[in-house]
Amino acid sequence: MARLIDGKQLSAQVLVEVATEVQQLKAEHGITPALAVVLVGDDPASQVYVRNKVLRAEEAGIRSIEHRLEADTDQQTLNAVVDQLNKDPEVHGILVQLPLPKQLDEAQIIAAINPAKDVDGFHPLSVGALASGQPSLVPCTPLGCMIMLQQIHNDLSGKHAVVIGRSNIVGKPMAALLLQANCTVTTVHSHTQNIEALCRQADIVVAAVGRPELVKADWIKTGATVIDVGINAVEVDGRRKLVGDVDFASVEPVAEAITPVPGGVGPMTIACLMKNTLTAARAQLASVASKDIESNPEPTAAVG
Ligand SMILES: Nc1nc2c(c(=O)[nH]1)N[C@@H](CN(C=O)c1ccc(C(=O)N[C@@H](CCC(=O)O)C(=O)O)cc1)CN2
Repeated sequence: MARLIDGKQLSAQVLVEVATEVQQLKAEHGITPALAVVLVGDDPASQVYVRNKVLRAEEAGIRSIEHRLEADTDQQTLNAVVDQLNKDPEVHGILVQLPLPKQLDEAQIIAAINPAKDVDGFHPLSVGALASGQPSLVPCTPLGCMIMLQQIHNDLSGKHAVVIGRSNIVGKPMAALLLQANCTVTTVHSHTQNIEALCRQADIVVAAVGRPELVKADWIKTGATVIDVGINAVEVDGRRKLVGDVDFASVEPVAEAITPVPGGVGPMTIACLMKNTLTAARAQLASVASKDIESNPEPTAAVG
């Protein structure tokens, strides 16, 4: 039987660590990290995710600010909200919940977020920093997947990882993080031939394609680690059920370790958002401190 990588339990651990460090930041610097969440429209799944983000922020001692906008909001109005949050020194993290209603330009709004506050790690500067190995805010889902992989592998060097899917939110940053961890990375997508054969070579499979139970047992090498990012609602016997991109029942006996859906990568995404908000708050504090030193240097002691 495969080892189950329990995202509920692991995310609770991450949140406790974040909460402890948030308390330290408050005690030492009088700063409460603050996260602004912008939700446009009434997509039911997005409403659940945003509610959970606000709840987890509360648990971690992070102040949350919610902006809920009508589904017919125009680009200018959304830009104005982001602009105001960019300028507010008491807001450390900004996220615009995706997907946005179709009249809005997602890429434009992501690029409008101050990169220092880009806790989703989607801004082009954050993407470039990750790709070139510079310190950056890393997208929450891939960051969560890396923490899960570290539960199983002390060292990922030399492992062959296959990432199924090439989205900006998961597939591309996941491949970049695995490469940074010295994996040999193959990204497969809708134009790739022989996906099954490529997956069968993998020590690590990350499925992030949004196709219910696509990955079957005969795609998986015995002893591989399988990370399932998919969250797909399907109907079974007239009842709604959530399944991943991996056919859990058939893959679980073949894999060495596997994440469940629900209760796997999803909760890690939200815990990593809190981690990123703390990271952003710290970086902003350090940047203010270094500007203070530049504008008001200590007098140099007289020599001789
Ligand atoms: N601005 C962003 N938008 C979106 C992101 C993101 O990281 N930033 N990711 C997804 C949605 N998402 C977070 O926003 C997210 C999805 C799922 C879960 C989760 O915990 N899922 C549960 C099941 C929940 C359910 O019952 O429906 C699980 O897997 O156990 C958390 C966050 C797209 N948009």
